[in-house]
Amino acid sequence: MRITSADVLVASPGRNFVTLRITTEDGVVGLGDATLNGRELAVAAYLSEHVVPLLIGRDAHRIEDTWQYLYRGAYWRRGPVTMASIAAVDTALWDIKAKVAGLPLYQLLGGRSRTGCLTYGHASGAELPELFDSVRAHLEQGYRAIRIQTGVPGLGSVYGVASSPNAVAGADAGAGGSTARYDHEPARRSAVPVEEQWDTRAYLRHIPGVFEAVRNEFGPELPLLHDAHHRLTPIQAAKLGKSLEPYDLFWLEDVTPAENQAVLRRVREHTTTPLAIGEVFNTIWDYRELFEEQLIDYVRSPVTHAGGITGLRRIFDYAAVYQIKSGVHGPTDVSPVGLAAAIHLGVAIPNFGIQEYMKHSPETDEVFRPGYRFEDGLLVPGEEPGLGVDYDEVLAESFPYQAAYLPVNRLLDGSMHDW
Ligand SMILES: O=C(O)[C@@H](O)[C@H](O)[C@H](O)CO
Ligand SMILES: [Mg+2]
Repeated sequence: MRITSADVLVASPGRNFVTLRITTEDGVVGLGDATLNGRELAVAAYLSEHVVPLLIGRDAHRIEDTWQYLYRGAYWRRGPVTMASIAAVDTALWDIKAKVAGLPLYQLLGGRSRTGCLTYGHASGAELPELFDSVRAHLEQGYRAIRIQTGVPGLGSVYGVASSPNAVAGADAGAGGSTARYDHEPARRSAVPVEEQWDTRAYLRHIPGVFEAVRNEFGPELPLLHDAHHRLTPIQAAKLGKSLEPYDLFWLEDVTPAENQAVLRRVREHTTTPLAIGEVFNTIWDYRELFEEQLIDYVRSPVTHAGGITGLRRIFDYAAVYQIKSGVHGPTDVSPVGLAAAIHLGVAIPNFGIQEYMKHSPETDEVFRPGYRFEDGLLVPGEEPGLGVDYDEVLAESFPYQAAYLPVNRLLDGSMHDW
């Protein structure tokens, strides 16, 4: 079954997305997500200039061979642009294979291991009352696990806090213009990135009290998560993990900028708070030390950035050897195509942990028409053949790409810091 066309679709229904649509000679259409937040056009160019011409005429059923052809064949391996491109091709080919089989994709991945994927939502507030309201709103929507992010005294806009009185001037309307209703959307439509401020000592002093207050208000059972967003040194990370132990976190995410995987040993020596890492990783190789030395508990890579279903399933199998579970990245910069792929994979794999879920805007869902449902805190795949996502290209064209960037971070003395 030959591939006859592949189209790179860039649109901004609420925020920017890059979607690959592959069509076969008998008219079967598959979709893949290639969105790389703030660097979207680099992936679009990689796909349209260097990958699409290689796809025409290939057998759409040869998923593994195409993966190897694009990975080994590029010579320049790994990296987010390459791996998001391969992910889009791989996901679209799985979508096609499942449609040809007449089955929802999870059936080709081994069938259901569970009803649906347990999700966590993003509660946030600059101050405690606002944070508590946000937690309550998430509980009312059915979420059974919640990420907690708050402002830090003395700092302005801080990572993870939805539009607030402290928001940086001009940055209070999110990429979709709907941040207040749709959680924290850090990408901003602007010609240059917004600048945020950071002070690690102020953060480390503040955050344990926030978790103490949340536990006092909401009790011991609710699974709570927190994202430190790559900002700490190993010893600061160890200190944070230790100070949060009384509050029994489900996980603490991205404590250090994990390019240097060995530093996680230091964190692990000091704390039993579970660790999640990997949203900026792209291959199985990036996890080798972390898995073999059992330095983390959850894998954060999404289908979109880790070489597709083929790449991520292999990472999960490797993780399972060490009792490490999935914790797939799912903010709104993963499109409904990428999220659907994660849900199909998540209901099938044995070592599922949790799925991040930040609801897409209505404009996004109108363009992508996803078949999955959010029910009782779970994401449940649809039963239609394939991924169950149906891209409305005509509607998408009414939402042209708009430059948008993730923020950058500076310490109070003006030096650049990890965001
Ligand atoms: O855990 C998360 O969802 C965040 O770290 C986001 O991926 C990041 O803000 C980029 O959108
Ligand atoms: Mg994160």
